[in-house]
Amino acid sequence: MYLTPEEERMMAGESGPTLQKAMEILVALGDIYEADRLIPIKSAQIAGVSYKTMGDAGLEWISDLEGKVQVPSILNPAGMDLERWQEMGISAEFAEKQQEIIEAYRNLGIGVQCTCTPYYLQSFSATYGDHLAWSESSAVSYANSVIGARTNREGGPSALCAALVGKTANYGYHLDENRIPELMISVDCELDASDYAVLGYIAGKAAGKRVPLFKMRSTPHRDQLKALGAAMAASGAVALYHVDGVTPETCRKDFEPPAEQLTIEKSQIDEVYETVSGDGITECDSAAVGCPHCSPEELEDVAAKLEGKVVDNNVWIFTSREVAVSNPKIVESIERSGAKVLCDTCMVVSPATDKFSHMAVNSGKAYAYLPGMCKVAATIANIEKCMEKGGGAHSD
Ligand SMILES: C[C@@](O)(CCOP(=O)(O)O)CC(=O)O
Ligand code: SF4
Repeated sequence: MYLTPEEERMMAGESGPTLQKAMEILVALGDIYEADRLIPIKSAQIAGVSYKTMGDAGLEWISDLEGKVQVPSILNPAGMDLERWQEMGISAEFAEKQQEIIEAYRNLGIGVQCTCTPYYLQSFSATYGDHLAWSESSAVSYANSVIGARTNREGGPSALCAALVGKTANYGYHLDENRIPELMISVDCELDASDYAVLGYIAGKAAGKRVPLFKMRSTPHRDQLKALGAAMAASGAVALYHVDGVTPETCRKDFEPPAEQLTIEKSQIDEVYETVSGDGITECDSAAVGCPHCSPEELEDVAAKLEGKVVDNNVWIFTSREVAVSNPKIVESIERSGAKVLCDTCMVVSPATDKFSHMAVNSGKAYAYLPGMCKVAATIANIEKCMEKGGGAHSD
């Protein structure tokens, strides 16, 4: 891979050991994937934040780094709401370690917004054609597919290295030839709400790591595209998809229809709604919404569904701190029911979820991950049913 003289000097350690290590990692990845050079990035989104997934080894690694990130960079969800962790039942020992991780990242100049939906933040925009180094798989899918920006699914460490250098290796989804659809998926019914999450769960399994092109009867809006992409990245490894006439690259380019085609039918979607993932012998004892983190519109929808209701079980609604702080009335309205709006974390990366046995979710991604990552069974349903089945919501 070609390196500029300045990059060569960094590699040789002239800018200190952290940048030397960061360059070594970027160049090693570039060599594996046959990148021609490094390219500048607009921003980084860095996974590897929850102490639950990082452990002491991860904490030690980031604590040893020095210097400052070169581009706007933010974090993925942590293992707890950084302010209301006690209400989640998080131990003081975990909270202390989690704060140490956050401080280590802060010292590197990384913004302490812990969210997988950085594209909802006012100060963190990404636009069509931007090169990025994002790591959370649903954020990667959204950036590539819905925004039309370009990022590989970076690992936490490689996103951090890219942030420190301000560049990433030019391979994978940064290149036009890897953005061409490889599989056509026709959807044989009208879809609404959580149907897109279920569709993603089914389509991800079929697509694996290929780039699907959807033909749909209904027109998904941005939050439905988010749910679709998140699920496909979890049940499969889809980092980029297109929806004919909806996502930006299909409107700007003339893609050849892929030779391989499949159809997804209503009956397949209904089957997922009826199937518990994991060992779901018990009734639902909790509900969670916000995987990926809720947009303001999704919070409003939850508030409308809980209007005049109270919940008997734990109901957790996850969003970024910025979205929660900018929408205090909606948050207040949700919390009047007894549900909690939690920030900086989620049901998958927080150890607080482990105390439940069966969670109702509206997310195909949470449905796929809860049994494996939290040993919690999951039922997937629309928000209203999640509130009733999982949250025990009833009239006030
Ligand atoms: C659960 C997930 O959404 C985020 C967890 O990653 P981490 O704890 O930030 O390394 C994984 C992913 O799909 O990127
Ligand atoms: S809310 Fe979902 S998409 Fe976001 S970090 Fe957690 S598991 Fe990933």
